[in-house]
Amino acid sequence: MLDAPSPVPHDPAEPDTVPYRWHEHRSFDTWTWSCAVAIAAELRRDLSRRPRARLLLSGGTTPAPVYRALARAPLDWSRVDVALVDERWLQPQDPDSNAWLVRQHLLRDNAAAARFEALTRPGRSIQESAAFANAHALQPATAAVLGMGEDGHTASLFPDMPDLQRSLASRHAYVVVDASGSPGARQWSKRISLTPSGLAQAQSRFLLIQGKAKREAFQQALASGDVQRWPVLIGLDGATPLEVHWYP
Ligand SMILES: O=C1O[C@H](COP(=O)(O)O)[C@@H](O)[C@H](O)[C@H]1O
Repeated sequence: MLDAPSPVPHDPAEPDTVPYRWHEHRSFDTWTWSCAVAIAAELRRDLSRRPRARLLLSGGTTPAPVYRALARAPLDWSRVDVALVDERWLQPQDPDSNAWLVRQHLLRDNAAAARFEALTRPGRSIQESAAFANAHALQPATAAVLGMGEDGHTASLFPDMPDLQRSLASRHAYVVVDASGSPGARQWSKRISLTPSGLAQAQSRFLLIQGKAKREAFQQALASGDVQRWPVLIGLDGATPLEVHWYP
């Protein structure tokens, strides 16, 4: 058994004033399809009331199956702009980039019609890339899909990175970060990341996690409340609850 505090179970009747809702799935398949259906529902709702929807996606090892399931959703993908929550300072054709992951796993099937905005582009400096991202971010996101490392990082906001305080306080939606010294950033210390102020504009926020270690990390983050130690806590700030989807 896990120690308290336990994440609350999802109650559809509960008001939207809670900071997060915990969705616990029994299997990989139910996690995959539930996440895809929930994200598609947000896109569908937004497409019914404005000309274009905007989807912000994370990279990492976790979300690929959800992206493949989401790509099959029957939506008018030609009206969906897909962008990234964060990116390593790598060009989009690099297999270690988050852009590559999104192209491989989301921009296919029905979602091949979506418009994709990579965060990096040949010939553009990292500062210029962040400036372009900030210009695009003027259009509020329909949904932001977050991941979390076992160290509590989300997007490219890593605990103990020298730039963390500045990034957390930034009024820009995206910042250039130097995550040197943060083991979770591995060899990609130069990155572009969404900030809390960029994330808070998203109409809905999802956190996709799997495994006992990440569940425990999320519980520790909630118990601590220290965003410097647990940057994933930025997901709790917004007008709607963070939808946390977990499976063992
Ligand atoms: O470096 C990154 O890691 C996080 C978490 O990734 P995971 O492999 O633990 O699922 C990811 O959300 C972020 O987009 C990525 O740049």
